[in-house]
Amino acid sequence: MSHRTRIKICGLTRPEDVQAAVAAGADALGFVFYDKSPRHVSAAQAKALIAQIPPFITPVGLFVNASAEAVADVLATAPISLLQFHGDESLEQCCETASRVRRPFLRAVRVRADMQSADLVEYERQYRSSSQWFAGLLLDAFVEGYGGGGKVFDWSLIPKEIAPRLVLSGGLNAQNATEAVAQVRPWAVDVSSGVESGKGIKDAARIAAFIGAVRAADTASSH
Ligand SMILES: O=C(O)c1ccccc1NCC(=O)[C@H](O)[C@H](O)COP(=O)(O)O
Repeated sequence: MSHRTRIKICGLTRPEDVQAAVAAGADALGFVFYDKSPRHVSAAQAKALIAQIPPFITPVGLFVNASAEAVADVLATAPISLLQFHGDESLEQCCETASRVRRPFLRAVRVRADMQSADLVEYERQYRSSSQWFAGLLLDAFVEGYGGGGKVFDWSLIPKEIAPRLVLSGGLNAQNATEAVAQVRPWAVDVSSGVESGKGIKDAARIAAFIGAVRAADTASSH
């Protein structure tokens, strides 16, 4: 049975970019509620952008070290379906916030050079056993500014046993996506910089090319 790698396009700030991502076949769209990011949107801006999203495409809210109250405030305005914690949040903070707002969450892991495969297996086990709201790990490169850095990390670190449940992120683009999917076989991939013409400005052709590259890997693996 062939696997369709899910695709998240992150850091959307403009209506035309939401439309381009939806038209190209994205499965999830990420909205950054971290005010130091050049891709930051307010809850009201996200609400207007999300209003354009048809059913069965997941709006993801991205937070960095936000309090549970701040997350609840955003969700009181913007209809976010899935949380993504991308800062230094503890396991307890992630679980408490997700439980309070009653939303599933992705735990972003910024992969450091000294990290071992076994660390990722244990990390996933801890989160999965701690909360019914845990939806999975998103593996990203360790960059200044927490994320959106356009940097890849060493994919060979990713344990095969958890790859089918992971979101692979960090420096992906149309040129490396086919290789990334073929090597890692993740549940999903996530991209921000690699489909932009400028910070927060998505490029429709790059989005389509990225999704085409992921689909090429899916097709190759089904033969
Ligand atoms: O996108 C940002 O600006 C950002 C800022 C702070 C924390 C996380 C951020 N993005 C999170 C994402 O999920 C990005 O898609 C992920 O870091 C990959 O980014 P890129 O390497 O640019 O594809």
